[in-house]
Amino acid sequence: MTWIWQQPDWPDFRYDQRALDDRELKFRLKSERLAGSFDALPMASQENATIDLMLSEAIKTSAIEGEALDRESVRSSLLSLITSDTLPINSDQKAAGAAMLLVDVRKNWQIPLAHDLLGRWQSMAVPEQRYTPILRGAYRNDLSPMQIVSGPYGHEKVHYEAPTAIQVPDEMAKFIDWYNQTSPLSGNKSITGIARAGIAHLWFEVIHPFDDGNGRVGRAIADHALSQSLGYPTSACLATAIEADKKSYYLQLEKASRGSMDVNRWLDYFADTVIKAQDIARAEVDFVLAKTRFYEAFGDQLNARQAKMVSRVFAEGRKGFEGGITTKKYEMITKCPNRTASRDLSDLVAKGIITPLAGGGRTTRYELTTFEPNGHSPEK
Ligand SMILES: Nc1ncnc2c1ncn2[C@@H]1O[C@H](COP(=O)(O)OP(=O)(O)OP(=O)(O)O)[C@@H](O)[C@H]1O
Repeated sequence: MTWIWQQPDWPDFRYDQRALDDRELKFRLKSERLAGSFDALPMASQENATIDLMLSEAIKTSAIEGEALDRESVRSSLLSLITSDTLPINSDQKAAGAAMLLVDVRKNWQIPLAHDLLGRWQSMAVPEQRYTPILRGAYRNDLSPMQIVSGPYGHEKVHYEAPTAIQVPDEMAKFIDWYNQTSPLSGNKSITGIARAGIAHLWFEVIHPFDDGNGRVGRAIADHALSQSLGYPTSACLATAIEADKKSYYLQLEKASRGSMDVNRWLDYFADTVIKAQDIARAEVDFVLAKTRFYEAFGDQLNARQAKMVSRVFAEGRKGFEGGITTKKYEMITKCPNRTASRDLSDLVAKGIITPLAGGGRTTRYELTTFEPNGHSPEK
């Protein structure tokens, strides 16, 4: 098997820019519209929307490799890092690390890549582990092959083998030079945003320079590159979009890392994923906008129990409350007797704050009355 880094023309990536032009333009336009919607939100909602987007990204970038993070711990770490540049006391290490990585990439989108910056990101992605000797903050130095394998012990399938640890420093120096030379901020070689981010992600994954955390750092590099191309931190939910179809991500990486220097197919997949990532961010911001409008219209008409139930429904995110709001759920959430629950719900219906769902069967189910964000029509 000849891996891509063993090709004679490595690392002269070849692709057809025209095939990406449409999506490069779409990405830029969608990003500008999204930034505009953000600016239209009140300050507190902007912060909320940013945290919601980053929360989803932190959870999903870890979920890609099956690692589950505690949602509330990540949220409190993000909030604390964004508002006071510190971590909450006794924060969960993995959650704090994931939050730190996202915040650091967002803050440092303008600075060039460097070995120590990547080392810092990797040690955020991979918290200290007592019983495994994983190198943190430095490139791997183990001389055994770095392979990506799947399957049970003794029947493993090798999907990929990266360059040896001895080659890593040179390979990384070349990669970082290219990345900084093609930066729209400081470089002298021009390349469009999606192409640069896609090649950077693939190139980094091919070198696989760290013992662990290569996927998360590689996705952070893609975010960094997209932000540099826009001239402001991207809100696109790249990890969320990748996680939604992990199989394709692994398949496309596998094809590219075994293939020639023609990376058209990889960039085609990557460009589609960036557009999806942008659409996910759009839906998330629209949700925050709807929530803001809801509270503006109804916030002062809710009693304490009703407010508790509404906030619980919004906490479910864009997908809403599975199966709608029922008297039973209301009783459970607000810990009130059945008669109070029925009275509160009737009051909410009368005020137009909740609406009965059609086809609910014997049990009446309700949903919150929310608003379409002003002036936003579905995007083409
Ligand atoms: N065939 C392949 N060729 C090159 N890179 C690959 C291939 N398959 C997967 N990868 C990359 O390797 C990453 C896994 O590497 P590693 O375990 O070091 O990263 P991680 O951050 O700990 O895990 P993950 O990001 O997947 O949660 C994947 O997330 C993906 O980015």
